[in-house]
Amino acid sequence: MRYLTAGESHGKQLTTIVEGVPSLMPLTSANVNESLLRRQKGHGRGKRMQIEKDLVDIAGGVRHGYTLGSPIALVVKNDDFKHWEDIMGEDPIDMDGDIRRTVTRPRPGHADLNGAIKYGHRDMRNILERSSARETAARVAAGAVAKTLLNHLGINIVGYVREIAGIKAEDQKELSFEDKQRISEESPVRCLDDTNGKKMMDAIDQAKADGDSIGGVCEVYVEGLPAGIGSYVHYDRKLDARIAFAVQSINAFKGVEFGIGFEAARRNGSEVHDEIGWSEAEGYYRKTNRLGGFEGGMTTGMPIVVKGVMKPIPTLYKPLQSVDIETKEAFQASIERSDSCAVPAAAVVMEHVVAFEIAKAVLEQFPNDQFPKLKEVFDQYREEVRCF
Ligand SMILES: Cc1cc2nc3c(=O)[nH]c(=O)nc-3n(C[C@H](O)[C@H](O)[C@H](O)COP(=O)(O)O)c2cc1C
Ligand SMILES: C=C(O[C@@H]1CC(C(=O)O)=C[C@@H](OP(=O)(O)O)[C@H]1O)C(=O)O
Repeated sequence: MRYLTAGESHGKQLTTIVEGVPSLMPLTSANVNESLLRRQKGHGRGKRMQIEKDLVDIAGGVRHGYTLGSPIALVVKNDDFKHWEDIMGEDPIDMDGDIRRTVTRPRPGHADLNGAIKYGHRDMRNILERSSARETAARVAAGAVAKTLLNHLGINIVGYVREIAGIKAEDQKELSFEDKQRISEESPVRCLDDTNGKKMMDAIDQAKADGDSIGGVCEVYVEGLPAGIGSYVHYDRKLDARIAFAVQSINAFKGVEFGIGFEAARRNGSEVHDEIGWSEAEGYYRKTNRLGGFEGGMTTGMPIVVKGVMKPIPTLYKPLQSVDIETKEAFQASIERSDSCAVPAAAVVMEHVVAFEIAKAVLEQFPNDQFPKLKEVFDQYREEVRCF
């Protein structure tokens, strides 16, 4: 299973093609829309999210609520396009006969300058349109297909927020999967505890008032996977590595941790490795889950717990020093419409890119053209693991 996305932030639409999804899997636009709408919610986003109402048009690969086995085409329109039609159109001359204003002032922290150098564009709009995280709507659409597949196999996945601007959510060990899911849907900052959630909202409001931006840490939790998904035999078959790649590829993500992550560097082995137990009902299990569900690039059967760190948004109302690429003069970055914190939205993006990698690994391990047969084989494997 693989996917490609196309589309610019203020262009007509985002297009995603997901290839390799087996036939006869129940899939409707509601499965995708639920994910898209969740991504749009979250405290700290700018005016753009009030303009967009992301809804998918499934333009291929699905009929009568079931996948056909052919590529699935997912289209999400940009409602903001109507305000940008002129700027995003083919004609470089505007209605007054002037050459359109170009973007020549790169923002520190965004892709503007490096992208312009690499692709030889003097108008950095050509860079920012595609480097914008608007593209994450397309990735969420693809991930929603993957998540639907996982859900049908009894695998559940949810993303939420662990930390914003140094304010950490307390560990809520007693929370069930359903609780985490509810919080991820309802909390404006997707924080697992209300007290710190409130503090996070205040921090976001403060950053916005200061013309600044803040980052944080998202976590994705996956339960219901049997041991042995992924592989140790070759570097690019290690599922934890593939998840890390997918998370790191989200706009503004700067690092990835599984389980206790970097804390492992500071502990003895006896306080890191998860002891093995066995029971008649469950088969093998781990007494702890400090390694976040992975050993040797394969699942252990414990929940996958993966964190990703997001840097603060680069576009600031509070100006940072930069250089105009035409005049070479220093300037203080001009004011642009922007989010002040997108960590709650990014938790949903992370959930979906992780879902895609897991679904892809499942399909590699249990290849099948027809979903019901895949499910049969997968359930059989689950039973073999339990009885091993
Ligand atoms: C959901 C989401 C929303 C974002 N919103 C903005 C934004 O409004 N303004 C901005 O400058 N960057 C925003 N970003 C971050 C930039 O897209 C990102 O920093 C940029 O593409 C450069 O890539 P890099 O930070 O990975 O190096 C957002 C990221 C995500 C995941
Ligand atoms: C459009 C989305 O996010 C955008 C990501 C983004 C950026 O530079 O990454 C900049 C902003 O866009 P605009 O310049 O139009 O205000 C965000 O709103 C979205 O998430 O759907």
